[in-house]
Amino acid sequence: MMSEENKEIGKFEISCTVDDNGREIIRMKLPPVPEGMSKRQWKKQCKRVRHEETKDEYNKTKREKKKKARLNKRLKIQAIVDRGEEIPKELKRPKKVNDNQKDSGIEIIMDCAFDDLMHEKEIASMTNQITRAFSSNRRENHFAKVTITSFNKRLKKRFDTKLTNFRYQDWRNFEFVEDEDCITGPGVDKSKLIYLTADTDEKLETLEPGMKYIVGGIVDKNRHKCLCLNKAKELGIQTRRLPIDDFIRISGRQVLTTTHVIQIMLKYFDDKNWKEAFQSTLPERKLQYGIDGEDDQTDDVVDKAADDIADESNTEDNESEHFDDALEDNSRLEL
Ligand SMILES: C[S@@+](CC[C@H](N)C(=O)[O-])C[C@H]1O[C@@H](n2cnc3c(N)ncnc32)[C@H](O)[C@@H]1O
Repeated sequence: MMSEENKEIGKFEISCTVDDNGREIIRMKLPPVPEGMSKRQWKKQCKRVRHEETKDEYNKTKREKKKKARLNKRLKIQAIVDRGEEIPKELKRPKKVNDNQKDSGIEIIMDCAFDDLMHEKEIASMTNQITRAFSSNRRENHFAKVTITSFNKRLKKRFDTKLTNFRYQDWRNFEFVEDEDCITGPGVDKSKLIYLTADTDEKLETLEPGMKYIVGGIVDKNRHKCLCLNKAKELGIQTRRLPIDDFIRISGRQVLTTTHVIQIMLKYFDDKNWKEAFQSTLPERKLQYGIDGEDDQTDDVVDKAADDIADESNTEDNESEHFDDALEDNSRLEL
């Protein structure tokens, strides 16, 4: 049985169909295409406007759903414990600390010199990405030494004022520095530096221990194209892009989030297998869009991923999860 309702959201008439599995299928009836614009451009513009109009409500619903799911899970676990039964594996949270971690031998530099180019929400998203990178660097089978450079503006302020309990200064294998001497300082061996950017034609074949890989610490929803490529060129640093299209299908621009790039690099060391690293790190929807070959959706998918991260940075639960990690790490260090 399908149920259908039509409603006006902003300027667009939306038809919302619920299928037999309870999934909502939303279709937007477009106003007539303005002269001089292609249908595709108009569709994109309408989607963007609608996204702006509905995103607060969408994020609120998503947060509520997540909260409800978490509560249900907690109740389910409590009931199992009360019955004296063993908690099934799928209900247990993955272990936060990996005691068998090995040193990957690479260094990762997160270049945070782009603070001024981000909106306030993107700063929140970027701090969240830093905490995620920290979590991954503790959980994966391999870790890297990570340096956060140019940590001297709003990102730092957010950690120093809103996220004081994270005690980022004590994070293991993480160093936060205000300058960028390890990139531009005198005596830096530039042959050991590789700036990662989706905007170069040069492909990264492998990750080599002893090398330092620079990742742009920015959330910009593709506003600042070639930003890192140009910085690397000015500094005379070689650039490489991840070999995404050799292993998986994502069409259009292949710009990933900073965290995903770091997670992929850490995963790569499991079996030195890029395909496995991409598939286990990237969200399903990103991979599926690529397989379907829906070129014009790629930017939306990237935007969506960034939005998800930004949204998550606003949820207390998400921050508290990484806060737990930070605390746990500090207690292990007996600080
Ligand atoms: C959200 S992107 C930032 C995009 C930014 N406009 C730029 O100029 O790089 C975050 C960072 O992740 C890294 N990155 C993203 N996708 C990549 C890819 N396909 N290959 C290599 N590095 C990538 C780059 O270091 C990039 O700066």
